[in-house]
Amino acid sequence: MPGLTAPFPDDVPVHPLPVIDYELLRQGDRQEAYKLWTAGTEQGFWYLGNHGVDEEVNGMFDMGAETLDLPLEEKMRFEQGDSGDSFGYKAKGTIQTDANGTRDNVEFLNIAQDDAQSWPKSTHRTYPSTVTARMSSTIIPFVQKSMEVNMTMLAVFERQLGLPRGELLRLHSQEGPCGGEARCVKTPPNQSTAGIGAHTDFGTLTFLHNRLGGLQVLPPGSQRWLYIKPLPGHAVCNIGDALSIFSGGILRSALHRVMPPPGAQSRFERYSVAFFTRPRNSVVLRHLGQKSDMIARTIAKAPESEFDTGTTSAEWVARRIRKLRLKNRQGPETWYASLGTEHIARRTGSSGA
Ligand SMILES: O=C(O)CCC(=O)C(=O)O
Ligand SMILES: [Fe+2]
Repeated sequence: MPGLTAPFPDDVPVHPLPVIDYELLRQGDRQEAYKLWTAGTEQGFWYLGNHGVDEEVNGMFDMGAETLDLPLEEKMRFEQGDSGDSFGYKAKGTIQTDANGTRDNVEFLNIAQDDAQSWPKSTHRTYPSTVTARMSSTIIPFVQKSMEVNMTMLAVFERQLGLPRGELLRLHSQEGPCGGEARCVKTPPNQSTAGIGAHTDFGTLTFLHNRLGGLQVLPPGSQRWLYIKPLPGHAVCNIGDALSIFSGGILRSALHRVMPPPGAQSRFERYSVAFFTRPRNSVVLRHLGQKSDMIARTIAKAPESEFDTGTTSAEWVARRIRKLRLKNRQGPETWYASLGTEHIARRTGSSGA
């Protein structure tokens, strides 16, 4: 049951994140916008309160539990496979969590933003009956509200980066398919290894909902993994690789991972719910220095090509997933090939490391 829990212990190291008020952001509050900018440029992670998506998030936790509790044979009919597809079901033990090829222990379900938007027509794929039964009541409202939240935050970053109005938003317009998706993750109780290995998110912005601990962040420039304590009624938001690259590294895509929940919480099954905004598939991941002086000045100091991947958003996501799948592993180099901006996240610390 996803409802069962124990308190988050008070003797583990936690990362104190800034709390941003979504309603203030939406109203155009300049101070709140500046707080968000500081969070994005320093840590790449923050709490978001007053987002108004609580009811839909609760529905997603229930839908995730219903779906991930289906018999394995049923879920396997929707497995994402080894060719780099993201949407569908990801079975436990199919991806590596480190360079040694250690197996993961989480399963998750990814529902394409495009499939929710085009429902009842399918854009990318079909889903289990527990998903389709809740498409109209839960998933579509969750996806729509999450998109709105992420686009509101993106508009703040666009302005602060000195980009022309709409420049960043249009890379996420709905004129073509995109990799945006909703995710429900399930981790079994009593684990001792990483559920999801250290990674940076592939896309633009992540809107995440945790009830139990387990999420850990390696703050930029730090060597110490810290838990993020779930804050009731608040989402955890973070910047992904695509936005970090568009901004020439000004916005941070921080390394994070999912570990067993701390203390007494480790005895419980852990569920989490996320929404990932990703650029349109055809968008090339490259800095926007030609559109912003601030980005151009920053890029002038960075090694050439670091923020020009020569890769479309779709290729970027597919490569990383493909290289994570254990079936495709040919040694530690396959793990390294799965990485995105992790090397930049580690190097450009706010503490000067
Ligand atoms: O489950 C969580 O708290 C985080 C999951 C995550 O980092 C991801 O799915 O990318
Ligand atoms: Fe993540």
